Amino acid sequence: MSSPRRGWSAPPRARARAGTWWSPPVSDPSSEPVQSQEPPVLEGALRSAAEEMFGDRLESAVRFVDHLSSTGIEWGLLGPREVPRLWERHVLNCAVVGDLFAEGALVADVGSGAGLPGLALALARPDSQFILIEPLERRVAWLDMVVEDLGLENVDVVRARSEQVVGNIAVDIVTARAVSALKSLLPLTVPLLQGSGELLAIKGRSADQEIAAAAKTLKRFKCSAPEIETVGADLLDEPTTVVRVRVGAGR
Ligand SMILES: C[S@@+](CC[C@H](N)C(=O)[O-])C[C@H]1O[C@@H](n2cnc3c(N)ncnc32)[C@H](O)[C@@H]1O
Repeated sequence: MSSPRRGWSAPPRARARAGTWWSPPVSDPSSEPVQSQEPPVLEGALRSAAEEMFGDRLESAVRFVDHLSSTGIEWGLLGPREVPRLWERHVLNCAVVGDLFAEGALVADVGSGAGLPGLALALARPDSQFILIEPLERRVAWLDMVVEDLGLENVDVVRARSEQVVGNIAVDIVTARAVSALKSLLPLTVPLLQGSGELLAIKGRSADQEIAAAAKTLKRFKCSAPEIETVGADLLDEPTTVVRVRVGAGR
């Protein structure tokens, strides 16, 4: 895996517009006060998995989960019902995808939302560089706040739809979770590879059907036959399913 490509420079970080650290941007009319929740307790097998995943960044990962269960809920980025399963179904489930790319990768996470998988990966893989691409103002403000609070040096947040940054960003890996079905995800992600690299799309049980439905689009974008990878089986009760699509030299 190459290090960040020659000539690439980090895009300017989208700036948080929130006036404070504890309230959503006041301009957002849809903001409703929702109670934050106690973060889930990290113990037993999950704690061991988190220690293995995050090493000496475990404290920062705990702080990320604290944010998800407090400001993440208050700002409406995720539902309160997700809180009890934040570690297993969200943070660890995303972090294990870091097993699929080599050291020093430049990674774009399209549609990061509450930093999933982008921030979980940035914590698990400090050797690599991450660009989180997210169009919605409130989500970008929250991501900027969390990146700053965690002191993450390997993350840039860009407020844009991925289509708007094609030509400005060239990465080795694109990740995405819950953005759209593979057929419509390919046009949003493959152009960011600029001819060479891999899309790692976190998928559920629909992976096979999505691949079948995307056959023509895969051809149009000159992609390899997708592979379905399972990661985290040694750490998690429910491992993560990833659809891996290669283009260019990696095909
Ligand atoms: C359902 S959320 C998933 C968020 C996060 N990836 C997760 O798994 O929790 C989908 C996200 O994709 C973003 N999104 C939708 N279309 C996009 C596009 N064309 N480019 C970048 N992000 C997009 C939305 O703003 C939203 O934050």
